[in-house]
Amino acid sequence: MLEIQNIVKRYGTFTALDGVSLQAQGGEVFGLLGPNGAGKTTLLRILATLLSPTSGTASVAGLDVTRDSEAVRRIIGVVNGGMGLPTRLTGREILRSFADLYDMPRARTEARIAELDEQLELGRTLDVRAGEYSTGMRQKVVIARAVIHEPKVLILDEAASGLDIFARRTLLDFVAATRQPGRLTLYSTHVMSEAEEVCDRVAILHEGRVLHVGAVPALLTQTGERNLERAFFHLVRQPAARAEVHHAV
Ligand SMILES: Nc1ncnc2c1ncn2[C@@H]1O[C@H](COP(=O)(O)OP(=O)(O)OP(=O)(O)O)[C@@H](O)[C@H]1O
Repeated sequence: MLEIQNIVKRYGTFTALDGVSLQAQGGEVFGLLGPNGAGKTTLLRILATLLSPTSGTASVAGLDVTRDSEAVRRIIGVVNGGMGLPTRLTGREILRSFADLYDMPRARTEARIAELDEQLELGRTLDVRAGEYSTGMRQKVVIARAVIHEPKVLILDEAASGLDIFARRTLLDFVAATRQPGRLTLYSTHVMSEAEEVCDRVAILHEGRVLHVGAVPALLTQTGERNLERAFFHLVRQPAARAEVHHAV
């Protein structure tokens, strides 16, 4: 479902991604973990066709993100930090206009809005204009908009940031429910407890390199640590860990 090979991204002379290779399958929630500046957003923007790699290749469901970018955009859903909403439209109008972009039949759109209302607890958010939203309301509509067309690959970049505990809980439950055959969710965060809860496998990114890829329990066993945050520090502080990528399954 996702195949990333030796991606390098340079901003001028600065190397943000330094040879990243990863694979992920349908049916999993795959976590991308790392501190600020690790390169998570850069990698996800490349996968979302918003940024070109300096070198290397990436494909989503067999479609190359550079060559087939238009087709890739139709099968992915993206949530990232700076996403605005048209302030004069209600949530329902925003979702309908996005569904129109994907040529969804109106009946399907309405059914999908009803499903998302239930899953994301949209409630009155649907009928209030976006200009009046709280942070939590805005983020829920941004997420609903990203999945209105049932994307094969959902890319969530720090999607829980700024949410209160209620909205965060709704989001994490929603992410867990995206685990479906033939679908992949990429979940980037620097909050290890979120990843520990929702991700099947995680890649730990540090200074533009993949330090580790594996299932969360295997990572804990391998490092002898009791939670993902401690395992993360264990790996990042180990000089030998920088030399090669470790796989734990
Ligand atoms: N447009 C740009 N020009 C120059 N440097 C950039 C640009 N975008 C990102 N960088 C640098 O690339 C590195 C990786 O940034 P990126 O945003 O991908 O990291 P991140 O892991 O998503 O971190 P954060 O959690 O802070 O968003 C950082 O050092 C950042 O300063």
